[in-house]
Amino acid sequence: MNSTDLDVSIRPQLPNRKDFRIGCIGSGFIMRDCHLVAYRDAGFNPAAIASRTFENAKAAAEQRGIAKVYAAWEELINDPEIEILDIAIPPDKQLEVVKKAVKQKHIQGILCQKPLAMNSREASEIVRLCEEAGIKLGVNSNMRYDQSIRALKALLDRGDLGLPVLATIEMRAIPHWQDFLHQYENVEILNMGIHHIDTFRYLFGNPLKITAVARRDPRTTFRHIDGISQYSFQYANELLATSLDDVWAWPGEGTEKDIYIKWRVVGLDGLAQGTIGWPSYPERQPSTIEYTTKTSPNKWHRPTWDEVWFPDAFQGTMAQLLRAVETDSEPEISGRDNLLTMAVVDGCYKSIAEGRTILFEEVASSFN
Ligand SMILES: NC(=O)C1=CN([C@@H]2O[C@H](COP(=O)(O)OP(=O)(O)OC[C@H]3O[C@@H](n4cnc5c(N)ncnc54)[C@H](OP(=O)(O)O)[C@@H]3O)[C@@H](O)[C@H]2O)C=CC1
Ligand SMILES: O=C1CO[C@H](CO)[C@@H](O)[C@@H]1O
Repeated sequence: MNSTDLDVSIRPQLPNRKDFRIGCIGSGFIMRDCHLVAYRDAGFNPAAIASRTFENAKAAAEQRGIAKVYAAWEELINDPEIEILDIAIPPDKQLEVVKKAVKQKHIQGILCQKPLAMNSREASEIVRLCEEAGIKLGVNSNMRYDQSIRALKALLDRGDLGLPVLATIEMRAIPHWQDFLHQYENVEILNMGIHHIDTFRYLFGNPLKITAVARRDPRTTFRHIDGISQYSFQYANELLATSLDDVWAWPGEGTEKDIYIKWRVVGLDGLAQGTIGWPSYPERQPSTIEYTTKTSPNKWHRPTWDEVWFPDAFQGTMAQLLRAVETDSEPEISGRDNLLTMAVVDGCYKSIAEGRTILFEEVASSFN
C-alpha cells in the first residue's frame, strides 16, 4: 500500500497471544474456506472442529490441519482445552449452541456469525447469556474489516472528508442463499444487507429514521419478502445514507454480466469512493478506494493493498475477540453493539411492512 498512515489503519491489530485454543463449529463454505484459511495466515490456533455431519468436519480438519474432530458440537464444547468458540452454522441454531457453551467455565470468548439470530429477541437472548456468564461475545460483521471500508473509516475519523453529506452503496451482485435460508421470508436485508447496515453504523453511528422498500427477486424461487432491497437512513446531522442491493443484477444466460459493489461518501470537504471485491471470489480481487480532499487539493489518492474480504477480513473479526479476552475489554464488534444493527434491520422490515418511515427509537428502545 502506498499511503503509510492508512496502511496502519486497514490492518487488524492482532492479539499478543495468538495460540488461544479455538473450537470451530461448522465446516461449510465460510468456516472451511474463509475462517480457517485466515486463521492459518494470522498464526491463530484452531484446535478442534465439529459440524452437523462428521465426515464434513473430518474433511475440513484434514484439509486445514486441525488436530481434533468431534462427532457432535456438544462434545467439542465440553472439551476443557477449548478457550474460544467460533460458530459458523445457520443463524437459527446459534442460540442453542450459546445456551450450552455459557455453562462451560473454560470458554472465555465466542465469535458468532452474522446474523446473530433470525430475530432480535433471540439475538438479545444470546447477548444476555454471554454477559451473565462473563463470556466475551463478538460478531462476525466482517465488512468492518473490508480493507476499503477501514481506509474510509480512517479518512472520516481524521476529518479529511469534512461533515458527511451523502453515503451510498450500490450492490449489483448475486449472493449465494444457503439452503437453511429457504424456510424464512426475511432474506436479503437480514443476511446480506446487514453488512451494509452494520457498516453505515460503523462509519456514521445510529440513524434517526429508517425507510425501506423491497421487491421479490425473480431468481429466488423460495418465498421471500426482500429480494432487491433499498433502504435509506437519515441522521441527526442531516447525512443521508442509502444502499441499493440488487441481487437480480444479471438476467441470465444470453446476457452479458456487469457485477460489482460500489460505495461512495461525499462530505463538505472531500469525496471518497470505492469497490468491494468479494463478488469475484474465488479470484482474489482486493477492494479499492480513491479519494480527493481540500486538504491536499486537486488530486486523487489511490492507496492499494493485496488483502481481500474472503478470506483475509476474517483475521480481523477473530483478532478483535481475542484482544477483548486478552485485555478483559468489550470486543470492538460486540454482541451488544450488534443488537443495534439488528434493530436497524428490524426497522427496515417494519418500514416495508407498514409502508412508512420508522424512527430508530421505535425499534431500538428495548436494546439501549
Ligand atoms: N461474514 C460473512 O462474510 C459470511 C457469513 N456467513 C454466515 O456463516 C454461516 C454459515 O454459512 P455458510 O458456511 O455459507 O453455509 P454452508 O451451508 O456452507 O454451511 C453450513 C454449516 O452449518 C452446518 N449446519 C447446517 N444445518 C445445521 C444444523 N441444523 N445444526 C447444526 N449445524 C448445521 C453444516 O453442517 P454439515 O455440512 O456438516 O452438515 C455446515 O457446516 C451463516 O450464518 C452465514 O450467514 C456466510 C457467508 C459469508
Ligand atoms: O455474509 C455474506 C457475504 O457474502 C456472501 C456472498 O455469497 C453471502 O452469501 C453471505 O451471507
